[in-house]
Amino acid sequence: MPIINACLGIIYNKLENSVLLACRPEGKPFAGYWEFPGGKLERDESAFAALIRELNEELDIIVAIPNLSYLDQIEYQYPHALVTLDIILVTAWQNEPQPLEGQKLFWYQLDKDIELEPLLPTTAKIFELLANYL
Ligand SMILES: Nc1nc2c([nH]c(=O)n2[C@@H]2O[C@H](COP(=O)(O)OP(=O)(O)OP(=O)(O)O)[C@@H](O)[C@H]2O)c(=O)[nH]1
Repeated sequence: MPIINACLGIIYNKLENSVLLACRPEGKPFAGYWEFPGGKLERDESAFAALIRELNEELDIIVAIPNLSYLDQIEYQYPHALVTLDIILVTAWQNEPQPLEGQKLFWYQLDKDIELEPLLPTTAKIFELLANYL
């Protein structure tokens, strides 16, 4: 069973108490599902380096290491692979996030009970985990 190492960013707007979610675009597996922005680690790439690269490629934002905090790692068994996900909190960034890959973006307010569906299975799991950190 292949193992995929990926990272994702919890892009947190403290004033609004919201986090940025992206909807996976057409053509990708799980198209239409809401996820946290991020992607796969390249060979020999650290989780922070991968996240900085992915956020720039997907959202046109620039993040610096002092504004990143490593929160946790979760594993999820998909039918095709075991995915490990490094979860990284992003507390500051430059530029307004842009949907560079045609994905929909949504600032999800943590204290409002908005139904956003469908979620990747890991997104629901990560929301539970965030209650410990935010
Ligand atoms: N970005 C992101 N990926 C997630 C989340 N949850 C989750 O299981 N994944 C998985 O982590 C992996 C990262 O996927 P990706 O397709 O976004 O990565 P990528 O941009 O490198 O994909 P690409 O190979 O199509 O360019 C996928 O297997 C994806 O299903 C999440 O919340 N955000």
